[in-house]
Amino acid sequence: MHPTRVIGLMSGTSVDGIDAALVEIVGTDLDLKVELLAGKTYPYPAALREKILAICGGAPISMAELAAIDDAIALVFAQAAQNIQVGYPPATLIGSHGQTVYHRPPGFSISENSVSANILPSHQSPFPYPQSLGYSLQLGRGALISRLTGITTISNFRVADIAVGGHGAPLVPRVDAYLLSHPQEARCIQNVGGIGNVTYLPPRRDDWLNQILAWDTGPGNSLLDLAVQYFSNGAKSYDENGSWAASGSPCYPLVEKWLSQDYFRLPPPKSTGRELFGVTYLHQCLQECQAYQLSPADVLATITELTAASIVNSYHAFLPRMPKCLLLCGGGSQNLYLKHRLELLLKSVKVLTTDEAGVSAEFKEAIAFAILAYWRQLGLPGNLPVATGADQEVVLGEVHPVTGDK
Ligand SMILES: Nc1ncnc2c1ncn2[C@@H]1O[C@H](COP(=O)(O)OP(=O)(O)OP(=O)(O)O)[C@@H](O)[C@H]1O
Ligand SMILES: CC(=O)N[C@H]1[C@@H]2OC[C@@H](O2)[C@@H](O)[C@@H]1O[C@H](C)C(=O)O
Repeated sequence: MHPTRVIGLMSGTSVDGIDAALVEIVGTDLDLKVELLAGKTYPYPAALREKILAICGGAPISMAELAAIDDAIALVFAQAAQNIQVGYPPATLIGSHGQTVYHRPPGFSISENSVSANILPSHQSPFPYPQSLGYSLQLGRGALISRLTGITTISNFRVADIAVGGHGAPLVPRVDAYLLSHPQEARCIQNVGGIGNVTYLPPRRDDWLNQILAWDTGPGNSLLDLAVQYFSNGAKSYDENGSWAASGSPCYPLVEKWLSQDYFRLPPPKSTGRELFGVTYLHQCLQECQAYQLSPADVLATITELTAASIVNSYHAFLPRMPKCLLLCGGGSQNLYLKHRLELLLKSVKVLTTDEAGVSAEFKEAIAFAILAYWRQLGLPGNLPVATGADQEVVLGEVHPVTGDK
């Protein structure tokens, strides 16, 4: 069978840039094989990044601006797709996640919300359920990427899952299952991006697919990055290798207090974003740090401990048993201090990265969207209902075929 050459494009909640992966794929699920030919991160132009972060933080924008930003993101994604395949025969498919600018899990009450209450008709709703579907908005429209690159593009992966009652996230677990499950060993795949998310993979036997669990664990690097920017007056954007935090000490009473927050207690399926673990949350944390007179290094150590402890506590709370091995991925897998804290908290669990299991820790999410696009073309489902809370498995993604000239 000839491999299909696919480009996966992803920009996550860190908004650091576009991760692009050029891969060759064969097989379907259990026989799935993926080879990473090239992977690169293309930073956003500074002004565009600032604008995206402002929108994510709730800044008001006009519809005209929204359209312009949607297209600007599509343009830089298309450029990333062109650049990643230089020196290779052209890809035949692009899977583009786009840029999340807003995410609202399901369960939101339409009638009791202060924003919608004023604009709803005053008469009684004929519908029995006041709860809305989830809402997740990714910018960088696939139609423009397809037109600019001349390559069929799949985008808007989250909407089909949301339409059947799911959170639309996390979507990577099904890919994790087929790329990283082990015949004998239970594993956790922990992504530490802006937000953290875990996939628990039981040993690949019997009814293993039905025993997979997955959820967003809470903050990954989002709060840490914001705190580093705050303490360095914008000179640094993240805590390289975790060395700044490593020079401080966590304030455990604060970590305990923060861990008592509702999100950490909520059972899966659950998803979150910068709407919760963003600027407002950080300022609340910084205010509470004042009472303990913490140095910047202590604050960073305390926030890193929140990330590590929220991950480990969620395993104890929601997994049937602890895994043999934890495979880290995402930018936070390079934070040596965080890795060390996870090792201490997890005791007998081996902590490695997905690189050590043959899947690039840096580009796993971009690779995942290439695979989801490939599954879309084969008509195979991409979501795992246990991970997203959807009523059923569905084929994910909107197809934007190439039409006319480039
Ligand atoms: N050498 C490093 N040391 C410490 N942290 C790092 C290092 N390299 C990257 N990071 C962290 O990783 C972050 C980027 O991670 P990644 O690209 O996985 O996030 P993302 O894909 O935007 O997020 P998400 O998975 O939530 O969608 C950076 O913002 C930074 O905090
Ligand atoms: C709405 C959204 O973009 N969610 C991201 C975010 O970043 C990490 C975590 O929160 C995860 O749920 C998801 O991304 C990955 C790629 C996923 O869907 O599996």
